[in-house]
Amino acid sequence: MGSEALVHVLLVSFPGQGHVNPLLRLGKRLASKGLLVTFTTPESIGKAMRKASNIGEELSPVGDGFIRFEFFEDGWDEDETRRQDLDQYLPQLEKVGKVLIPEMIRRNAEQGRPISCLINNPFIPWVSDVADSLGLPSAMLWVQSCACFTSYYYYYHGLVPFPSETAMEIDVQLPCMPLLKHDEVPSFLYPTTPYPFLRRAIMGQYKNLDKPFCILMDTFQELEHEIIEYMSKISPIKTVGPLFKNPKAPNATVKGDFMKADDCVGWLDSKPASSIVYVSFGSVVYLKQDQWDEIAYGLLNSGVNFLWVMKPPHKDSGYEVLKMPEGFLEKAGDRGKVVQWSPQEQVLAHPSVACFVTHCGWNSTMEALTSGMPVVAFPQWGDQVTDAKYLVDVFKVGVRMCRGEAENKLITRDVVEQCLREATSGPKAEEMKQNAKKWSAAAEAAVAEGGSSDRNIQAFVDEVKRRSLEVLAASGKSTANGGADLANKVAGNGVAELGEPKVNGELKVVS
Ligand SMILES: O=c1ccn([C@@H]2O[C@H](COP(=O)(O)OP(=O)(O)O)[C@@H](O)[C@H]2O)c(=O)[nH]1
Ligand SMILES: O=C(/C=C/c1ccccc1)O[C@@H]1O[C@H](CO)[C@@H](O)[C@H](O)[C@H]1O
Repeated sequence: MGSEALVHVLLVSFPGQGHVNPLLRLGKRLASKGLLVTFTTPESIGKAMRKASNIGEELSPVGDGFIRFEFFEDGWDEDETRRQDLDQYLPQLEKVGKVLIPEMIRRNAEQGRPISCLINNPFIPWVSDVADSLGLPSAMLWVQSCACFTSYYYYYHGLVPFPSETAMEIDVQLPCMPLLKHDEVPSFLYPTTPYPFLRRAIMGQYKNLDKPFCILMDTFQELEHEIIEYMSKISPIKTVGPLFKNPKAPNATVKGDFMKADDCVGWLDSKPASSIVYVSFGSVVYLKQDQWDEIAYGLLNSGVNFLWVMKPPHKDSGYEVLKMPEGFLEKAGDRGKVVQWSPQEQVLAHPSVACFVTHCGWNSTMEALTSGMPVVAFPQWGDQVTDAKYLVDVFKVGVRMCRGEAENKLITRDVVEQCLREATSGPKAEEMKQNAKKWSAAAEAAVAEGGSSDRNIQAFVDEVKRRSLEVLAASGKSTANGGADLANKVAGNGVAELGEPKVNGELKVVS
């Protein structure tokens, strides 16, 4: 039995796997440094997380602190199909979240766990408005590279010309960055993007950029040294990555997968060292059937072993279910394994895996670099096209297989085969492996005790603790009833009425 008063932070996540993973990893890092962390996202995803990742009601101890989950309803029926349309879903989340997050904050205060800070990821910039309205400090976790952060920053402030309807193919030069060709700029900024609602969401975050007192970034100083130094003079950036690597709390302890991973480690174990190509396009990208077929034949013709993630589309996505070409699985035999979802962390760390064919989402990019894994870059949209540029030309750990969805070009089986051969054997493969190993060592050092990211996390935790005292002092209350005071403030916002405080600021933990 133990009893402690811990500073409490609330993490609010956009309901996407590529957003939940880094925010939850941040949560574990903060908990390991002695904070109480509550993680929230809509219940529709909470349901999937509970089922796939054994998330329960209880507090999970992580290092010196704890993490817990509390989900919120998004106001739509369970089977509502509009969740798949972000143009409609993002405004719905904002409308509901602006009411339910303050209620959650009030409830926690009433229960003796006053919240001292809110942290969100991009796409839900209204979280900093909620924090502001309650007089609470907030921070934002940027879940992409600093290079992408800079691109959006320069676009938002109109500091340099970007591709536009009248000049579609202009290249973009930003300070401390390589020249980005027109199709290497984050593609949500193209005038022709099919995802204008995501550009709007990200621009909403930039409009609110003066609200968070800190912008945490899932990257590390040694990886994007110059641009981080440059942008740190403009924005309150703190690099805390790779969040994927947590020396104090291995990822297996608390996970946020939406789907249970298929068992494939035994199969990986059965194969020779560096003989397998791992293929995954993340949680959102969905390829067309003809492209899928070309990749399948490229894998077959290259003679490599392969583990391929074939995630089924969401039933309301409108995507047709992809099929493997006729006879493909028989021809591949035990050379290949197809799964619906993989334990990617374990796969990338496995000695049998030689390279990763990836869509270059930022999480996959950081996970590959941190695991010392060379890549074949198959970007589609958003930050992926910029990440591919960096993986190939700057970090020098990758072979480029395509330039992105906007190119609208079928990548043939011959190109696939050629890229796989280049990435798995010969001098280029060896050079990429050596470079990847260097990044992996640098990543380990950044998160190790006293490393650049570890120091930044510690400084952030210290600042949250300092500000939590300020929040309580500003309310004129002692820590003992500060929670109830915050609850009254939420009620004062017109969200809910509150009776007499029943609790003190002490958190009781059963261990
Ligand atoms: O089979 C899979 C595919 C992906 N992931 C994880 O899902 C996240 C995907 O994020 P990313 O930014 O790479 O791409 P997104 O899915 O957001 O496009 C990463 O943390 C991966 O490790 C996984 O665990 N198993
Ligand atoms: O999660 C998303 C985007 C989801 C989406 C896009 C279009 C229509 C519906 C849903 O983006 C991923 O986020 C990662 C972190 O920002 C990023 O690195 C990946 O490239 C994105 O795929």
